[in-house]
Amino acid sequence: MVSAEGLSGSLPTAKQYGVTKPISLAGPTEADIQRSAELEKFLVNAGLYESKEEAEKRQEVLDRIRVIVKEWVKHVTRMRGYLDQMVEDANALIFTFGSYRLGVHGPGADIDTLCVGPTYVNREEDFFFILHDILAQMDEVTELQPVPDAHVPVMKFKFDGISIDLLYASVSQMVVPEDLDISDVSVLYEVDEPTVRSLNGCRVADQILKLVPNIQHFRMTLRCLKFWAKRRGVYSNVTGFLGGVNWALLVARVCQLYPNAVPSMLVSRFFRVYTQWRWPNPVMLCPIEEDVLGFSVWDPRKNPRDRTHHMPIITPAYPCMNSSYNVSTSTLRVMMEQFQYGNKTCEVSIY
Ligand SMILES: Nc1ncnc2c1ncn2[C@@H]1O[C@H](COP(=O)(O)OP(=O)(O)OP(=O)(O)O)[C@@H](O)[C@H]1O
Ligand SMILES: [Mg+2]
Repeated sequence: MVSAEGLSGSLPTAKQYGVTKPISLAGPTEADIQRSAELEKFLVNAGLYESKEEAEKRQEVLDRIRVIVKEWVKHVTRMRGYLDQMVEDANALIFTFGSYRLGVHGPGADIDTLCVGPTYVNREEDFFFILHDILAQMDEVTELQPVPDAHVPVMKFKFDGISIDLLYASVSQMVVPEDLDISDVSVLYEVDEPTVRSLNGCRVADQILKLVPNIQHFRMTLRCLKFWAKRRGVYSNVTGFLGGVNWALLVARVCQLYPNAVPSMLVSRFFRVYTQWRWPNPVMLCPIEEDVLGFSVWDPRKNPRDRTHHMPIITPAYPCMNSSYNVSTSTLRVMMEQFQYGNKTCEVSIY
């Protein structure tokens, strides 16, 4: 079993995380620590953690894909007639995002990946034709499915049986440095909207991990809430409920409000906070950064459409967006009922 999220004995923290002061700085009692250990056991027994072998396999697959995209970019560089030195320097990087990056994926989950390449390697032909054809010829690659017209263009495939969603972003640099920081807003200079959207998943995941007080506690709480949401029928991106990133943001905010709490406490605080939340007040992990590069940022004062959102859950990386624009009055009502049900269940089990 891959080491499940343990309960680190971190010191109480007084730093402010997020846009308000914490609700409580209380740390766990002995009983809370005990309950968290039981919760972890429960999640392990429910089969939510992948095996060590599967984790290693994912690493190997990612390493293979790293090599493939580097060779692809070199190939395109040569084709474009650049000098040998340029071919040698030519580079592409692979980043992960989604549940794998956050460290909350289960066995069999897909890996959401982003390939970042230089300015002269484009998505339309180089990614969706040349790289596509390279992948199509590989024995390890099956179920290859390009989706170039999606809101976020993606190439879907299985590599050695592991599902991969591969996005592509061409940044405005001739050579992609090995240590490129995609959290820095400068990666968004002179790129188009689909590229911003492609970079967004990784930028959001990076920010979430930076903005929570304790990553291990965040992970275990999120695993638990995702499991709960699936059981209660409110886990879905497409049907107007919430998907992985939305649940991650909701849990992250609760972690900020209770920076010293352990997962068993965070689960019950989650239900308490969202039972009382006055939607459409937005859930945010950090202040919304003003528009610096001309991309549309969520702002109900300026954009009439943003005023129609029922359950705004704002992504923490520029350009900040509402990740849950799909929620309707009826799906919100169903989720509120479920939060109340969760809240009652926690209250009964504690007292
Ligand atoms: N509505 C959205 N708004 C912003 N980003 C989104 C949205 N939907 C998906 N994404 C991005 O795509 C990533 C992958 O989405 P996906 O649906 O695979 O969720 P996930 O977090 O990986 O959870 P899981 O795969 O376990 O259901 C998200 O983490 C997020 O970065
Ligand atoms: Mg995913």
